[in-house]
Amino acid sequence: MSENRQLGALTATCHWIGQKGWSPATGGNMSVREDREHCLISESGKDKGTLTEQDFLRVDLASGKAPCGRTPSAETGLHTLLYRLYPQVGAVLHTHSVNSTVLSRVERSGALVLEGYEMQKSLRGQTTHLDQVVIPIFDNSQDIPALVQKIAASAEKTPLQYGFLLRGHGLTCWGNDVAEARRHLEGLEFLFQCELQRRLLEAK
Ligand SMILES: CSC[C@@H](O)[C@@H](O)C(=O)COP(=O)(O)O
Ligand SMILES: [Zn+2]
Repeated sequence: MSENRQLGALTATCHWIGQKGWSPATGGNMSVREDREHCLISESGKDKGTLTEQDFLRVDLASGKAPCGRTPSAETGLHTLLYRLYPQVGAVLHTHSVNSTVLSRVERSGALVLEGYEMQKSLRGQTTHLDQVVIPIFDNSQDIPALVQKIAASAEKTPLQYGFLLRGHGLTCWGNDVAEARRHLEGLEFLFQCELQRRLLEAK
């Protein structure tokens, strides 16, 4: 495997995600950009909380294939789409927290709108709780190429920012490097928990 300065940070982030309980069983997948044409992504079917640097496979962004012959994440297509669409994206984290799984089902529309929270400022470029942060929700599918097409079509109309939810599945978020992707993940998870609790309490 070629050297990638971000890979150590990504592996540590995977362990942190595991400790948070956001990648139960073999759920979740994580990647880091290597260059304009390649990323390093977690091997399919592993426990993401105990990954080592050897568990990341070099994948071609155009084909989604790993030349080494091992099997990259089943959701590689979602990562490669983000790296292809946005040259500034340096790391992508996909997690299966309880809050993202439940909230993406409770919210029946095509987006979760976050508003009124100071922690919105954990997201790049956000400066006030008064703005709206819109996180798109796409219906889950086992057909990843079809899902990729759907997300790409939506991104053409409205560029993606920070992350998106897959309904009943989880969150995919990103940043310009591993540290920013991790901050976005932590910020969004905090906001999801607040939003779920607010909805529960206000429903009474
Ligand atoms: C618990 S299986 C979940 C998978 O289907 C998938 O959603 C997932 O996040 C992990 O798939 P993987 O192929 O290991 O990257
Ligand atoms: Zn998943």
